Amino acid sequence: MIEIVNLTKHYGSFTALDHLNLSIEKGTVFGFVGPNGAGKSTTFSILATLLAPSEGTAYINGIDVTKDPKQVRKLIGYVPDFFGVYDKFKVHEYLDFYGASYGIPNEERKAVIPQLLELVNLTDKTDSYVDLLSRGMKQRLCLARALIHDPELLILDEPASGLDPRARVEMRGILRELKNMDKTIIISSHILPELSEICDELGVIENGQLIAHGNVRQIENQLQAQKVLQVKVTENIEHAVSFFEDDPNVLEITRDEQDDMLLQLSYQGTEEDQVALLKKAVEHGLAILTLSQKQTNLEDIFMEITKGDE
Ligand SMILES: Nc1ncnc2c1ncn2[C@@H]1O[C@H](COP(=O)(O)OP(=O)(O)OP(=O)(O)O)[C@@H](O)[C@H]1O
Repeated sequence: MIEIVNLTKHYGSFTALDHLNLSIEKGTVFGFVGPNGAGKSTTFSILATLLAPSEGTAYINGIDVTKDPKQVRKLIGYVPDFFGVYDKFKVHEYLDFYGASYGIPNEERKAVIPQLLELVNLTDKTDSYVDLLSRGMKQRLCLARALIHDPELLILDEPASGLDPRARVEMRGILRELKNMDKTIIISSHILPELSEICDELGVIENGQLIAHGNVRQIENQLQAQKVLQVKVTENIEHAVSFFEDDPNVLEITRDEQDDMLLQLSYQGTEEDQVALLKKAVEHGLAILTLSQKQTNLEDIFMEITKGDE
């Protein structure tokens, strides 16, 4: 559905996007996460055909965004991070205006607008003036606007920013419904855990480069240079300590303060190394009750990896 190839954007001498490559399959909910200034909005503006890249390009359903922007616009619905609404319109007039500018016939607009308002939970606001809506309602109205021509791909630049927790939960619910409608969605945020809940795949961008890509577990593995393994034995903890000390992937061993049969290992090996380690430990006669990877806080990893930027 989306193929980003060597996408580069210079603003004067500053490089905002640096040879970005990324493929996103149809039907995926893809989360783009990165700190301020990482290049998320620049990428989205190029995909939305509103900004020309300096080098490279992107294809949406095989159509080059730089060569055939009109065709691309039929396929996409774009909600920018800063959006304007025409204040003097009522909600249904606002959607009608956008529907007409997409060339949707009057009768069709009359049918589709109530459906969209229902989807974004704004049915009871149909006759309200747009400028009287709350920020969360305006966000949802912009989403409805972006859906008016039934696009296959939705590009949502920080749709949850500035929303209170309840509005965020509502927004997540709407995104789930859109996913069930088979839309491909790319969505950006500064907040990794928020995206990880709704996204099938994530890309982490920093300084215009993709530094990690995959599902949540893969991102954890890519961002985390070392993980913490917890090993619980039923006897002879000293034997376990000396065994793990000999493994080159074990960087540090800490004994748990409350449980004298529990060890924490700072570990830099791969999953395959981990399997081999467990097998070897059993062969060495260690009485291992459990060996598990300690749950890490995604937000902490993200903050650690991107801390140079703030
Ligand atoms: N028109 C412009 N002229 C010069 N520099 C720009 C322009 N637009 C963006 N930039 C710079 O390019 C970099 C990437 O900006 P971009 O808006 O793509 O980042 P972002 O990841 O969306 O950030 P945020 O999370 O703050 O929205 C930033 O350093 C920004 O200052």
